[in-house]
Amino acid sequence: MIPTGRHPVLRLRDAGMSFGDRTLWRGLDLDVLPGEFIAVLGPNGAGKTTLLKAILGQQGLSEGTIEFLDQPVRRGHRKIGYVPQQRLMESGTPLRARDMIALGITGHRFGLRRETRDERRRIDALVAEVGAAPFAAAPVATLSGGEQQRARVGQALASQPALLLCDEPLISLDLRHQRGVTELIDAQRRKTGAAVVFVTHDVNPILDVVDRVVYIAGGRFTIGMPDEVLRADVLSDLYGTPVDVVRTLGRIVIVGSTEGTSIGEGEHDHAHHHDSSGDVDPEGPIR
Ligand SMILES: Nc1ncnc2c1ncn2[C@@H]1O[C@H](COP(=O)(O)OP(=O)(O)OP(=O)(O)O)[C@@H](O)[C@H]1O
Repeated sequence: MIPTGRHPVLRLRDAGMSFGDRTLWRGLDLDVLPGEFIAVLGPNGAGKTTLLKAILGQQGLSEGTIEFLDQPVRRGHRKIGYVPQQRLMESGTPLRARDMIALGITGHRFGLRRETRDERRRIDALVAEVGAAPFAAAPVATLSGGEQQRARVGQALASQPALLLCDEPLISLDLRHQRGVTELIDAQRRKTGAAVVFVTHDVNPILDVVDRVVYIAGGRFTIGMPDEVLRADVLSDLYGTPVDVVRTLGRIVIVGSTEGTSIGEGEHDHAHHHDSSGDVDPEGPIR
C-alpha cells in the first residue's frame, strides 16, 4: 500500500539524464514517501544504476532536480544507505562479518582505535537485527553470498537511513537467500519508515513487497503500481514493440519478440540475467 499524506523523502522533478545524444530518461517526476518500496525495472543499459548514482549525488542530472529531505542531493549523505550488488569477497580478505557491519558505524575510523562501548552496543544490535550473529566472527570471504548480503544490508542500515538504495542486491543469490534478504529489507522499512528504491532486472523476488514500479526502457519510463505497469499493453507501448506479460507459477515473465521471432531462455548475454530459478529471464528477450 502506498502511504499517503506524508512528506516525500525523495523528490525528482523533471529529471533527465543524457549522454551525448542518448537520453536514458527525461521528464521524470517522482515523490518517494517514507516507508515506500519502489522497484526500478528495465532492460540492460536502460539507466537504472545511473538513476541511483544521480540520487547518490555521484552523477549530475542533465536537467531537472533531485531533492533528498528537502535539500539538493549531495555525495556521502549519511541518511542514504546503499546496498550494492552481491559480489564475492576475495579469499584472504581479513574482514569479518561484524567488521563489515561495524564500518557503517565507525566508518573510516575502523582499525585506528577501539570501538567505544556505545559503538559496540550499536554494532551488536545491528548484527542481531540482520541475522548475522551466527557468522559474525567469520571472515566475510568464507561466507555464502546470502550471508555476505546480510552483512552489507547491516552496514547500509547503520546510519539509520531515511532512504535505502539497493542496486540488484539479490543477484546470484539462490531463492531462499533472495527471500531472506528481501524480507530483511522489507521488515526494516516497515520498522524504521525508511523508503526503499530497489533496482532489479527481475521483479519476482520482490513482487510481494513492492508498492510502485518505475519501469525504464528505450529512453522512456512509466510509473505505477505493479499491476498497472506490468501489463502487455503498457509495456508494449513503452518498448514500442509487442511485449507479452505471462503469469506462470506465481511469477511474472516478460517476453518480447524481435523481428517476429520469440526469444527465450538461452539468449541471455549478461551475467546477471541468469536467475537461480532457471526460468526465462524477464528482461532477456528485450534489448
Ligand atoms: N558517465 C557516463 N558517460 C557515458 N555513458 C554513461 C555514463 N554512465 C552510464 N552511461 C551509459 O548509460 C547507459 C545506462 O547505464 P546503467 O548502468 O544506468 O544501465 P542499467 O539500466 O543499470 O543497466 P544494467 O541492467 O545492464 O546494469 C549505459 O549504456 C552506460 O554505458
